Amino acid sequence: MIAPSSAQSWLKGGSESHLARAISLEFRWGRSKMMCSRMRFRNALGSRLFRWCSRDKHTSVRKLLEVDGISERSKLLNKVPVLMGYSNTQYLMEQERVRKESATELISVLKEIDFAEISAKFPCIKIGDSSPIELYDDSAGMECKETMLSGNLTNFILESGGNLETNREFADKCHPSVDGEVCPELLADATTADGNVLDKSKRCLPGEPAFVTEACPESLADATSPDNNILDKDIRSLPGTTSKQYRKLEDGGFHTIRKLLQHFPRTYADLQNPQGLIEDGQYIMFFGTVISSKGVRIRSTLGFVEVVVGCSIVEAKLSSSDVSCNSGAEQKQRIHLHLKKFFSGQRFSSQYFLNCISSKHKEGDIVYVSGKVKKVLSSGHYDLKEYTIDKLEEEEQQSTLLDGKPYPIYPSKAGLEARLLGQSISRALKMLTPDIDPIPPEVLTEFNLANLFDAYMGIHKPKNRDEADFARRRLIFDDFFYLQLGRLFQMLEAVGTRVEKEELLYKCENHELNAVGVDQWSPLANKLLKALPYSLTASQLNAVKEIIWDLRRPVPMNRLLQGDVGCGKTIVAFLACMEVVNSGFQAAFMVPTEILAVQHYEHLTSLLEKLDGDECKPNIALLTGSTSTRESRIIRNGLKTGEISMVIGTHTLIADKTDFSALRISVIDEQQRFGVIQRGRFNNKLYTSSSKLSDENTSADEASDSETFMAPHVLAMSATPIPRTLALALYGDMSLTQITDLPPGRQPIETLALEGNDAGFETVFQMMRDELMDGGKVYLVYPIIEESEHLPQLHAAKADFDSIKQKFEGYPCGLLHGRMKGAEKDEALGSFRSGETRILLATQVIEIGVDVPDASMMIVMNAERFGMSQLHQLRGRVGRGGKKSRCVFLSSTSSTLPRLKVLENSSDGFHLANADLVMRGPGDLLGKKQSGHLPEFPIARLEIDGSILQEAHLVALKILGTSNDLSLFPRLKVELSMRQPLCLLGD
Ligand SMILES: Nc1ncnc2c1ncn2[C@@H]1O[C@H](COP(=O)(O)OP(=O)(O)OP(=O)(O)O)[C@@H](O)[C@H]1O
Repeated sequence: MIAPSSAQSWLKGGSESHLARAISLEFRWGRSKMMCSRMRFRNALGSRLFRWCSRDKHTSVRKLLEVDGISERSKLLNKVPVLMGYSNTQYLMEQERVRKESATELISVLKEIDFAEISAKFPCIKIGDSSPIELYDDSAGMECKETMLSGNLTNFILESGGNLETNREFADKCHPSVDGEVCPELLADATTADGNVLDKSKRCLPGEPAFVTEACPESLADATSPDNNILDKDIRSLPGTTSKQYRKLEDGGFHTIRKLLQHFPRTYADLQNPQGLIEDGQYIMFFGTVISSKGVRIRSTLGFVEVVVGCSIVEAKLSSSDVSCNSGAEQKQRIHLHLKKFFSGQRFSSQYFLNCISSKHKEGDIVYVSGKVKKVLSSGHYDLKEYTIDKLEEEEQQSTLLDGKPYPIYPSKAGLEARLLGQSISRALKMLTPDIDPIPPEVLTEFNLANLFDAYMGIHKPKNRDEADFARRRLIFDDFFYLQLGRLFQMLEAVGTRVEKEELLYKCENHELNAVGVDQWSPLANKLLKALPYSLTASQLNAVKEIIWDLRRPVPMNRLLQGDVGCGKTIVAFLACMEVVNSGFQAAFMVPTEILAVQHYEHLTSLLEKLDGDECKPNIALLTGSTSTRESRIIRNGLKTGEISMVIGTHTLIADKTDFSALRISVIDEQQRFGVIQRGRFNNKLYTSSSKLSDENTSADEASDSETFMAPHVLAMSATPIPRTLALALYGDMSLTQITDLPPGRQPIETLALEGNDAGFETVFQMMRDELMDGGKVYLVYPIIEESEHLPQLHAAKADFDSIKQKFEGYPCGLLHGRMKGAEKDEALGSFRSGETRILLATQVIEIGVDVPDASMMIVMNAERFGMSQLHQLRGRVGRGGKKSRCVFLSSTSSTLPRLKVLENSSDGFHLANADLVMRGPGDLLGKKQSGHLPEFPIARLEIDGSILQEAHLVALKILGTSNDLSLFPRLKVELSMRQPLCLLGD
């Protein structure tokens, strides 16, 4: 125990360390048991502090002393250490304690550590006296590593001054939790390149020790090299950051360097200041130089700080005659921005406070300002009251401005200032080394991907937009790739039976062979193929081959078949069903509307009628809400007994009372129309191999003999590339097959967007007349069935029926809408299909799946009421045959025409879905929401990311094909273990 008298001598010494000791002592004593000697010590300390704090740089403490004397003891005691560079008094005390502890004390501290516990956390190292944890077969070479490791750890502790807190930090780094959790399974079975199990004593943990690399075999050293682990270093390893800033970053969720670097810019500012006139109220972003910054006290409770920023803007292009006096064709104008921030209240309007605030901006600082401008009287001067101002501190940031590079703008997070984020990211980038990439360089070259180092540099400090885009591509690739890799890896780990495991491994290893040739298809599928009046397109054929390959695996398929409207997905699904039916199993084909169910049923039965030989024709049934009770009962019974091999229907197929004897495949057409739960309900209809309908023709299911229960294969189909579908294909356990070509002979649909005024209608009716005279059939699509008082501008199908009939006398008209009975709908569509009616007035019931190949014209009334993807789907109802088709979108206002005009120029579903996204905002990929705000920096864009996803899937398969357990790619294995666990999406 130190006596107050001896403590007094520290104050006489006057050095900072003595003062620190005195403060920590005073803090520890507190107010309790106040003795005279302690009182004297306190007074002496107080006056010492007063003098010390009176120096200019400690004005705030001086102020505290002036105002409150030293009675505000705890405040003062906390303030002083902060000024001395410590976070608080406690921390200062800790430092002080550490300093004074001798080597003997340190050893005793070390003895107190539970080495066994730490060793257990780090099985590859041995610390202190604890016995090594023997997890590995080969102990050769362990000794030297143990010595070295324990030596290094001791050194670390000694260097850190024996600070236990630091040791804990070290332990946390080596055994990170939450973000950087090391997946034990991943590390547990690393094997060397030649297939031997690694000496686990050589196993290195990600996160820290550089020394491990010296002792590890090359491959593993590679995997855990410090460079590779920079990303997962604690945020506190970021240089040049104060403890307050560390805390702020941690509070914002930036616990590691990786987290920080993955905070991507939301957009890039154009370094060119705006051209031309600046409008009053315009939102601007400017670079400029601070001209002045001052605090003005208006009255005792009100003051403001004004920063004046001078900016150069390009005013206008000069005429050629003026160019002579100016070397460039542009004229620069100087403007002044007056950034004003008002402060009210006595405390915040003191001159002292206002000066403190204004002193943040120095004359000559290069700054980036954004905000709404307000013109003031003198020309070239603008006021900004709501603004952000960022100083470009780093040299290279300033050079960014001069070089014309894009300037990254970061989204704010957890109230962190954009400036702190930008600075921290710049510092983090400086820590990176070019060899941080765990993906083998060959793969990067093959798939034209940026190196990870370049990607981080490119996204945060791009030289130009292309570089940012290239970097972005790599970073999106990583997200997709590790998800795919993780999913496949987990599947490999998780599959139960030997057969399943082998099957899955086979799939991973032979990804390029995932297809079954036509000659190996079942006889029934082959017969159907031959009966078709056309030949399949190349991508239709590939799709069937791929699906049939999946059907022969004992693991349930979960595949999304995606292709643009009218590309011919239905026949692909029919062939898949026939493959299963041929093996004695059942198929269910679920569609969202009755019209579609009837159409598919008629289509398939007509195709089957053409098959040679009656004996192999499967028994097909149609089950919808309109099916009579008696008939439904018979069909359900047939499904239960196995008499019926295939059923086409609506939601009724997933009703509890619909039981199958041996359901092997469920096809879900227009899958986005069904919820995840509805789709999942097919999974409850498990089949057993014993319930197989017949044991003949088992060619498609040889592998299934060993199975007992299995959920049916699921083939979902969609023509709409909405983000949700893409997300499910990506994150959900779905594989993706795309049909990329259209059947031959299709002609592009001529599209026209017109305003629905008198002239517009006149043009359209004339076009209709021409079309009908030419033998065509016309759809008229309406947003509503009957007229509405509330929406008088909307055309209604029923209301228009008579007038259209009159106008087009001699051309029979039909009506089709959702309120009609099932039979009426069938009749209306049947008449139109057969040509009995030539004009069909319909609502959007025809939007999906309706297939009348010789329908050649469509007119959509009040087209602005439909989404872009919906209009694309509607338009897909024409142009399905060889006849040249036309589509007219009529808009009730001219303001909505530009959106419709996009359809005039594109028939690409992906492009349109993306255009829709840009105009309406993307759906929430993770939830139910299908529309939302559009992020300014769209990190995922449909038309690009679809292909990145495919590539990522391919690379993941390739990697796992080469090394099923990733032992040949130890760095990838470690990286995978450091990433967040997979999260599945759902409704
Ligand atoms: N390879 C082909 N050659 C010629 N015609 C084809 C081919 N494949 C399909 N068809 C025909 O193209 C039309 C559209 O096919 P299908 O209804 O299967 O398209 P889809 O992809 O389901 O479209 P939607 O998304 O609009 O429902 C049908 O009339 C079908 O018979």
